Amino acid sequence: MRSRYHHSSLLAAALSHNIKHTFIHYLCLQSDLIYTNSHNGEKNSHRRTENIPNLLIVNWTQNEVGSFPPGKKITIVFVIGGPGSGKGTQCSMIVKHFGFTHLSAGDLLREEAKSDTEQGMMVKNLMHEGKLVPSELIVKLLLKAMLQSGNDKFLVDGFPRNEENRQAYDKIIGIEPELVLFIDCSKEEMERRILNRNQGRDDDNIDTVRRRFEVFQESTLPVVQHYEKTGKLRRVDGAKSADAVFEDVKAIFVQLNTQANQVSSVSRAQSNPFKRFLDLFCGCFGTQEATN
Ligand SMILES: Nc1ncnc2c1ncn2[C@@H]1O[C@H](COP(=O)(O)OP(=O)(O)O)[C@@H](O)[C@H]1O
Ligand SMILES: O=c1ccn([C@@H]2O[C@H](COP(=O)(O)OP(=O)(O)O)[C@@H](O)[C@H]2O)c(=O)[nH]1
Repeated sequence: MRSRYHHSSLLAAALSHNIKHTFIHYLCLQSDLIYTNSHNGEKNSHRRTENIPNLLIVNWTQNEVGSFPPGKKITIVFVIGGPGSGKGTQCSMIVKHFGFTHLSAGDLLREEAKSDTEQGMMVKNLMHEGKLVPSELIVKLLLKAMLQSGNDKFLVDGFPRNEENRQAYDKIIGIEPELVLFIDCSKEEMERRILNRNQGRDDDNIDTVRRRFEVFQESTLPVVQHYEKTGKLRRVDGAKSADAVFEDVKAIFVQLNTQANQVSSVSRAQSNPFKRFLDLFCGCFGTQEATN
């Protein structure tokens, strides 16, 4: 068991390292396990005691994860909804019609939970309790999966789950989502679906489901409200049949495609020197529309 002193010195070491090329984040703990990953690769986890501050330091070098090539257009859509609202079901249908790569935050974490490491154990415990994992961990997993896919269009399913997730995403990935699809469904219907889902999920039991509903209510709904304010939110009624929900979802993605095509034809035209010259020339004579 490490002392408070150990964590203070780790914090000091991490801060001095930050000046060069390391992300350092302080995360509020959501379980009894404290997890530290120091910059020299040492990994430790500790049971929380009164001696250990309620802080978690996760320390990653940029090289460990990588980044998108500068200037590459990346399209990101977040898909949010309560547990069992139909996020995964709709994402599979979107993938078939619109060529996105589907990244399920929950699936990435379930993979992580299988690994026989302290990090895997931490993820497994948190998911079993229906709690959220540290933000930087899930953002890092998402970025890694995005880079590995080679695609430039991503559906991020089940993320962000709270304000801290959203801020960590902004800090680490920083690509504004094109839109945020919110699948709205009643608690009773979601509960019914989860308890009939039969995917052998460790967290699909009534106690964990109730805890997940609380997390959704307390932490995820404020994120929904945030995107409503920014005009990015697209709400669909998730209580209908899966096909009927997809009709509404499809309309949203058709509109997104149309907007993207318009933007790319404008930028193609702007990068054409002859067209620019013609626009300028016609503009001088008040015949701007002639070239459109
Ligand atoms: N619109 C729907 N109507 C009825 N059942 C649905 C609908 N959408 C999904 N389901 C079923 O409900 C369960 C939960 O759906 P899922 O897509 O896994 O939800 P989430 O990814 O939001 O947890 C699955 O068994 C799925 O087949
Ligand atoms: O960004 C995320 C996404 C998921 N989870 C964890 O993964 C579990 C399952 O999430 P998933 O999206 O697979 O299922 P849902 O609860 O939406 O059915 C959640 O309860 C959390 O413990 C998390 O911590 N952060």
